[in-house]
Amino acid sequence: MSILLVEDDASIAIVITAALEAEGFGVTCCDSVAERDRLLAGHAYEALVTDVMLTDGDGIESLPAVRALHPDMPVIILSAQNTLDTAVRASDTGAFEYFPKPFDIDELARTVRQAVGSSAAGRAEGLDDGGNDGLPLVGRSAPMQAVFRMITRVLRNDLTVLILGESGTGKELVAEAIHQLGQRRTGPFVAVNTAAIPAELIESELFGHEKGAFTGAVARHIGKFEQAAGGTLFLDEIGDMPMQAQTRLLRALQSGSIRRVGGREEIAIDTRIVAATNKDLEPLIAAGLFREDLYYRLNVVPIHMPALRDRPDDIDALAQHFLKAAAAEGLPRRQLTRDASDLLARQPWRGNVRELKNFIFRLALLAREDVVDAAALQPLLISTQRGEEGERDAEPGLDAAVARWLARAEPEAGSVYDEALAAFERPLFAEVLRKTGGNQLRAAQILGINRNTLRKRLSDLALDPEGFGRPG
Ligand SMILES: Nc1ncnc2c1ncn2[C@@H]1O[C@H](COP(=O)(O)OP(=O)(O)OP(=O)(O)O)[C@@H](O)[C@H]1O
Repeated sequence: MSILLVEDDASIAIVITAALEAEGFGVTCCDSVAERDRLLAGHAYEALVTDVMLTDGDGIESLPAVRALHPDMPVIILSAQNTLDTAVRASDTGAFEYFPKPFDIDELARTVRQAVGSSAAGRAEGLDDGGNDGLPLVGRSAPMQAVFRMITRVLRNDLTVLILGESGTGKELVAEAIHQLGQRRTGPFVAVNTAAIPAELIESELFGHEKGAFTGAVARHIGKFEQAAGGTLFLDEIGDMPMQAQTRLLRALQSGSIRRVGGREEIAIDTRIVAATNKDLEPLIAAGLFREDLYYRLNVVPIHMPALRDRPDDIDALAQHFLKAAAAEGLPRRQLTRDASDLLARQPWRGNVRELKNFIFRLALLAREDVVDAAALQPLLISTQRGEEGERDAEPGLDAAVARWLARAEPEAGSVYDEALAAFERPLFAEVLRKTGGNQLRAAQILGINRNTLRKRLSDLALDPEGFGRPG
């Protein structure tokens, strides 16, 4: 069984050859596109393992010619240009697997064995034009490479994707990338924040209604499912969806069709579903706040977004990206010195990429010099951190917390009010429930609000009154 390895870095070639030989393969090695084509013209190999940047050309660009000659030969791509664009170009060639460098050599050997063992049928897909420059999903760290690989796996199918991760980690951006790069890219991308829609309106928002379906339904309304026909429906904050709406959504997904409120016609769903949540769904399921059956329906392909603090290697690239974006929006063009970048990489970024982005825009606006060093960065960071303390610390810090929420807000699609309200209500309700041992009636009396209002807010905030023990 022979493998053709195309790699112009001699030391990497030696390591890969040894690993593949240990797996029982014979390995022929070359270091250029021209040599590869000469070898392939005269011999059929079991698999091709190739680097992308070669001395005489791009190993991916010239793959269509190789595929034409050997359509069933698995191709495994190794790349040091770890961008989403490279991952997508690799997957567009129908490559069996894509390995960002540095990679685990044992995993590569295992993958080659699997590729050789697999039938050609699963890979016999057409070639695509590739070329998806300009996608703004920045990240070269290993955790982001894992995200890119997952994205490439869902581009040629309509499987339901569930994106999990803290707020601000880029879940919506990933959903957009899946849409833009996938087979439904010519259709619409419709995003719905399911938590922001009141329970009584959700059915009409998602599924639409007919004229006269209820008081106020003065005209037919086409819901999000239908608006997204031919494209992708992004259901954001799915963990905050009210129970009743969860049931309706599940029914639609199970039957593959919807009915407008007040309508008779069953309308087939023709949209890919991508859902996202920043909540840990399993405890919500355990607490009876999220339907387990809906979870399984949505969680066909999970994509886990890493928190920014778990990929500090990406912080500098993101900061550079946002400095450019700020300049493109007319703010002064700033530069960060090495020590300033290092300082940024050491921050906790609890609000993840969103917080970093807003911080960089603020820096572009407020910095005194075009070249920003650590000393100039420090005061701006301190004001951000004060904001965080404020949020933890109640009154004296309340102003700072408000300033921080506003600083983090998206200019056009902000959710400051909801975020601030939740941040305030959560500790308040938790404390009152602790004091009343979980008794909602007493808690509502102390708070001076209606018991049903309290129950609804607790459910929205995924706070389980049972968890606060017995009345004391
Ligand atoms: N990898 C990335 N590269 C470039 N920009 C990013 C990246 N990740 C996130 N962003 C930017 O950060 C901001 C927040 O991202 P996004 O809205 O996708 O996060 P989210 O996880 O959906 O947040 P939430 O859970 O609060 O809805 C957006 O402006 C987005 O463009």
